[in-house]
Amino acid sequence: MSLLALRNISYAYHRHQVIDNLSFQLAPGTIGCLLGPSGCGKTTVLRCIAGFEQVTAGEILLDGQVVSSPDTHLPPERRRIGMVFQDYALFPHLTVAANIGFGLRSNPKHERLRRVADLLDLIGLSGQGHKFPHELSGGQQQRVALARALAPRPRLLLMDEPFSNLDVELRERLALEVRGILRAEGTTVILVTHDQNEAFAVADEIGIMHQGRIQQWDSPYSLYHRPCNRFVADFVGQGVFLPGRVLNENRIQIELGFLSSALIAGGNAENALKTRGSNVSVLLRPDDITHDDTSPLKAEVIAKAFRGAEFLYTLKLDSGARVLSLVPSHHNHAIGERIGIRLDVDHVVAFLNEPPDNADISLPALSSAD
Ligand SMILES: Nc1ncnc2c1ncn2[C@@H]1O[C@H](COP(=O)(O)OP(=O)(O)OP(=O)(O)O)[C@@H](O)[C@H]1O
Repeated sequence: MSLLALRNISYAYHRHQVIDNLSFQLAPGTIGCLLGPSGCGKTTVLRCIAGFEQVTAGEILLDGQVVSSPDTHLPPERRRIGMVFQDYALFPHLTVAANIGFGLRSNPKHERLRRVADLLDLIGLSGQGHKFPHELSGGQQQRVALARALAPRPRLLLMDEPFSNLDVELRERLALEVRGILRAEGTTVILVTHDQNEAFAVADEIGIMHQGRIQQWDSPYSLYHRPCNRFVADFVGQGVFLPGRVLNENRIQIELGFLSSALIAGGNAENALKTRGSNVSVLLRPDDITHDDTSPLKAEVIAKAFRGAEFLYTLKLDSGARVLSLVPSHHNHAIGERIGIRLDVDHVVAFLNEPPDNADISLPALSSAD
């Protein structure tokens, strides 16, 4: 049975519909994430789960019990849900140990002390329980906030943008550490973020949200490699769409040549992929295009971003269409240079040909030999 289930919930602030018929469920011990652009309703979903808002339609179940529906509302303090926010919200006048033990005040002292010591150990702050929050770094404070939320063993932990006050480098490291801590505790979690690196580092399952709806609930790998629609394809990872024409169920022609890898239908493209001659949009990721000095296929470098180990090149094809390519950074080419490229595609995701957002490319007419 799922620990948390949201069934067709909706929510409106006054008349402004913010959550629209949204559903997902989470198995015990799973780290789930709501990922989406600012204003898509992520925090509102958390507030409904926590019990700060009552859904206007649908229901929320915890351990099989309805905790929220238009006619049921279990108050937040009776839901056994823990929370971690971006601003740590530690008590400044209490020591680290007292902060962590705050939710355990009614427990016997020896139990409380043991749990606090175990959590200090888990967050890598053993022996530092006597310090005050201002004596800790931002990352350490956030780990203390996490330990404080975990101390009473909540059945569900909600984390709202927990790393957004930290600098980028620390954010990635802490995200991985937090995943380790949550795993060690076996906690079921919903994380909310608009940062996909954070989502990928922490979550087992991610729901991509847009305009109050979940577009796709899936593993990070599937979201990247098998996006269900163009919004998800655009939002997760980088990539471009190139016009393509279907030759048969295993072959698509694009400006760069023929793609004969596994074809995956994005959105409603299934029929189009079965119909010879239909026009589609093919998703190409930066890792689908490799640099090869010996390739006869050339493209012009029009932008480059240094990533340390790699350059992310933006390349202009002869038609004017742009593609992205990740290239090891010892291949340092200048803007304006024409470099050799090769397709290195393991599978192809194709969508129905909505208004093409790359250059208008006319592909050569099909011949019976294609
Ligand atoms: N108390 C409120 N009263 C009225 N409208 C609100 C209120 N809180 C949020 N909204 C609106 O609801 C929508 C969703 O807000 P929400 O905070 O859930 O989005 P979010 O995805 O968490 O955004 P962000 O990533 O920027 O925090 C937004 O259009 C916002 O303006």
